[in-house]
Amino acid sequence: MTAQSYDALLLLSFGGPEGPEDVVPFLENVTRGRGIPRERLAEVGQHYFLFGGKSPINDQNQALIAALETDLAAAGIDLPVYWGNRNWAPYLVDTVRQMAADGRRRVACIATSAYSSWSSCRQYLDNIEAAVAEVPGAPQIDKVRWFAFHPGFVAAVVDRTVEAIEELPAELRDDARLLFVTHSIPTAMNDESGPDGGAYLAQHLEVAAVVAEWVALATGRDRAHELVFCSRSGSPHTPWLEPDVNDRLEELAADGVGAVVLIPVGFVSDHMEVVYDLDTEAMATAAKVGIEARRAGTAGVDPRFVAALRELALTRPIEACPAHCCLPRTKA
Ligand SMILES: CC1=C(CCC(=O)O)c2cc3nc(cc4[nH]c(cc5[nH]c(cc1n2)c(C)c5CCC(=O)O)c(CCC(=O)O)c4C)C(CCC(=O)O)=C3C
Ligand SMILES: [Fe+2]
Repeated sequence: MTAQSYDALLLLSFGGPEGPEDVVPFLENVTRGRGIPRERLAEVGQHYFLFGGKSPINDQNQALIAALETDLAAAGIDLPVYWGNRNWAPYLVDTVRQMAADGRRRVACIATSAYSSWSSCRQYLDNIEAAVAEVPGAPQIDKVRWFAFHPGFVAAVVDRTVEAIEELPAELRDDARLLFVTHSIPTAMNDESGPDGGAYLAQHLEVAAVVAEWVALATGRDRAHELVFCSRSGSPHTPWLEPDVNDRLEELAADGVGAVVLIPVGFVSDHMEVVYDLDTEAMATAAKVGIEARRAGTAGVDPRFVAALRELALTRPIEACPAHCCLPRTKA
């Protein structure tokens, strides 16, 4: 697959509300048919209202598109970049309609999600399939598969982590615990992720180990690291991946850990989960239990990450996920 085979790029993302009146309809879009309890929705709505009803995700996607355009121009590649979302405007189906009207025939698609699982990969493939089926003359859309192992992503996370360590008081830096954080998902969804199951967790553990090793090389100091989770949803009776970041901070304080760096390795930019669940809630927990905490940045528009996305989009969509990847399996 060469760059010439594609006539457009598509950034496919989650979408988020732009103002207070958008919050409830957005949450309805996200949770339709997902059986999320009312109380959980009211709680998540409050997170958005705390930030004026506006999610940070849309501005971040526009910044990423601008960065991709700069990167493409620098690489001498002349391709338009489109944007579509799963849950809010611009909706994917409208973008597909626009691409068809513009005569696009073959589109390379980057989703803003780096790992396997139904939520982070297969659901986007389903969204593409549904949108293409709805639009006469829709282009073929090839989605880049999960990409968390790409060195451009890893390098950005390493640098953001080193920067966060340097923000800690000097006497606490050497023994700071590295807490890699990602979105919790139901354990059943993890069991079904990837071609053989368990890929969501396995990919995160691998990225965390590699980043911790590069950070040790960069700082001349080995630090203990672990993976924790945020943003648990669903019914309290359904098992989700644990431990929760807040519970773990309490345990670490009891064990005498004085400093942590929170590394939101599951998110490619500072989504609501990062600015609320980590910067607001987990930071308050850390303060309460007497732990010095700093939050590492996300890959965002780091030029190495942007170049990685361009490279993946133009050379890799051909390595599609296997047909059964991230789909619910027949239970034994
Ligand atoms: C793995 C994963 C990612 C990472 C991969 C990726 O990025 O795609 C992710 C991203 C995001 N999730 C987001 C927001 C929400 N997710 C929800 C609900 C859920 N997420 C789940 C999983 C994930 N979600 C799951 C299993 C549910 C339960 C419902 C279901 O089974 O499908 C709900 C409903 C309320 C609640 O239940 O919390 C909201 C509002 C936003 C936008 C943030 C912003 O505005 O900045 C983003 C980027
Ligand atoms: Fe989510």
